Amino acid sequence: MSNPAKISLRNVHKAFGPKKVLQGVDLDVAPGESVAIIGGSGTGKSVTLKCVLGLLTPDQGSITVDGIDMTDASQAERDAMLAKTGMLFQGAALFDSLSVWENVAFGLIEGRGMKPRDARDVAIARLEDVGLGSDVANMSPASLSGGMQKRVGLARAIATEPEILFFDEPTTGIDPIMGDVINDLIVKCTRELGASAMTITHDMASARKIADRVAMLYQGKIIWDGPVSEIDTADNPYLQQFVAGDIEGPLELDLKHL
Ligand SMILES: Nc1ncnc2c1ncn2[C@@H]1O[C@H](COP(=O)(O)OP(=O)(O)OP(=O)(O)O)[C@@H](O)[C@H]1O
Repeated sequence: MSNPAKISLRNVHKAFGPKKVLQGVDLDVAPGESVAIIGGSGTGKSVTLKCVLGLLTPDQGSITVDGIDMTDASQAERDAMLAKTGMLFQGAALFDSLSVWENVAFGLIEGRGMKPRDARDVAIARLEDVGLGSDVANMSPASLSGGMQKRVGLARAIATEPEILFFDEPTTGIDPIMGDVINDLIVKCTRELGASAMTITHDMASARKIADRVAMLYQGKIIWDGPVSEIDTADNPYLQQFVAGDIEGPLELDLKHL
């Protein structure tokens, strides 16, 4: 391959006891590409992301980042991968014991050894990038609205100028208008960094906006993978049911396991 994938999953399997969640996931994210993994509740989107982040170990298969297999990487290789990674967590996951700017600057001070005064300036610039003024810098995250917390989480994710960004359900828990603001900011920040991005979401509006390419996870496999421009016309009944949000169709809802 002339342009090797930034992130590559090959035949990834993960089970919990008898429950086979991932059953041979294959997926590539090219350098500078934004890929959204879509799928219903309980299909294994979070498990996939956790495997890539090294929080779960796959039972089988490989996950390479910049050509290094993370499934048998050394701690130093894992740390190097995380150092070039930014992550926006589902609930923003800010530290309430730290101020907003300290949250944004955390990776710069703890990871990069930047002096707090310099890191504060960078944090305030990143807050501006996501539309927040310096007036919020000294506030506690707990005093901010959900949408503002997401934006602080995004400012933190981009603070170290990572090569790879992970977005975990970025629009969950906020209203659709703020969700759209977050989507626009994600696109802007990812493009400005030239980062590769992997987003897990069940929000099609978000996937349409954020992603260059969409991969649909169902019954442990990627059952469709293609450009976002093709999701409405692709000849795949599972994808079409999910995109339309129809109750009737080939997708089976296993309510016992959701
Ligand atoms: N640590 C674990 N132990 C046992 N089962 C788990 C564990 N983590 C996930 N699962 C199971 O794996 C399945 C997939 O879960 P996962 O959280 O990846 O789904 P998801 O696609 O992210 O769903 P949602 O959109 O609802 O967050 C679920 O049935 C879940 O209960």
